Amino acid sequence: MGTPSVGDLGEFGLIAALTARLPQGPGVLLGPGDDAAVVAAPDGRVVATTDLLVADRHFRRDWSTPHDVGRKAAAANLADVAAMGATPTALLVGFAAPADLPAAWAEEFAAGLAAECAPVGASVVGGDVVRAEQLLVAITALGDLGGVPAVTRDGARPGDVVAVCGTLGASAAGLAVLSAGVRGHQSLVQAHRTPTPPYAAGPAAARLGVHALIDVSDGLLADLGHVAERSGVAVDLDSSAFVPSEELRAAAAELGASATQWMLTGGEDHALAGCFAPDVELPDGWVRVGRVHAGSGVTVDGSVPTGVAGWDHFR
Ligand SMILES: Nc1ncnc2c1ncn2[C@@H]1O[C@H](COP(=O)(O)OP(=O)(O)O)[C@@H](O)[C@H]1O
Ligand SMILES: Cc1ncc(C[n+]2csc(CCOP(=O)(O)OP(=O)(O)O)c2C)c(N)n1
Ligand SMILES: [Mg+2]
Ligand SMILES: [Mg+2]
Ligand SMILES: [Mg+2]
Repeated sequence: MGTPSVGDLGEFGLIAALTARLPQGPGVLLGPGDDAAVVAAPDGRVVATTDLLVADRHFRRDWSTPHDVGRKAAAANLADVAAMGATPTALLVGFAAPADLPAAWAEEFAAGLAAECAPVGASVVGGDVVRAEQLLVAITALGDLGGVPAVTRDGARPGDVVAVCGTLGASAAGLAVLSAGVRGHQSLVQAHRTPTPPYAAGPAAARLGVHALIDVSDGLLADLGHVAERSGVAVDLDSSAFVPSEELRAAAAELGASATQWMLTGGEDHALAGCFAPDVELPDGWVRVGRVHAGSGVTVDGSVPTGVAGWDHFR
């Protein structure tokens, strides 16, 4: 017999293989193995969010290792918790796979989840495994607000400063590099495989009273569009704030693409975008990119951008 598949392990063997690799922190009162987990909710409120990742839509097995996919699946969910101003506490992991998937793939995926969760102190407290034609990961993340109000998308006010913390455009550039099949640009490719959201910046901004927060999953223009719509305001971005890195410019030049466009419309970096009162000193790591005005929609230097604002699964 060669290397075992998840079918060889069986459902409970697979669960055991996964849970052996998953983190259990001090906030977990009862972990995987019963009908549900019990997680402490120190301030009486629980933030909850879910995002799915589907093979060939969110990742490709020939482009990313299972460890990368585990990290990215965790990151996409942990970033939504941070975008509420909360600290992630626990993840629940739905895992659907064909029976001939190597068991090692599932185990390395679990190790990737653990690697992304450990630094933020989040535990994996349960999940589900089923057989399916296509690999699919469905994660639910829970978070603790630590006594601050949740930071919603609807709190932006005219006069606010719009700022971003984290990377913009690197994931889109890495995806373009992989799609074109060109060599090099490894830091961009790695940014696509394993985004690095600034998790701690969410709760830190919440403690400073940030008016609105969102993580950039679909593209900055698209995601700030949600903030503008929900807040009943207009957002105007300052093009001079979008200075591409040398590596972003090099990839754009090689591929005949626009580095600025990647920064404005590329998703999956999970940077945080926030709207701060004008008198607040921006915390370290935040870069001012624009202003909130009365009105509606998102503009750049006062003009409505052409083309798509970001990713849409059904467009
Ligand atoms: N199938 C669904 N049922 C209920 N709510 C949903 C569903 N899909 C998305 N939503 C909600 O719609 C909002 C926008 O979803 P989405 O764009 O996926 O958010 P995000 O980009 O932050 O992950 C979220 O509050 C999400 O919970
Ligand atoms: C193979 C492959 N093709 C395309 C993409 C690009 N892509 C897929 S989903 C997505 C947007 C973010 O995913 P979504 O499920 O919309 O997350 P959410 O906004 O709900 O957090 C992007 C840019 C990719 N990651 N992998
Ligand atoms: Mg989502
Ligand atoms: Mg989000
Ligand atoms: Mg999301």
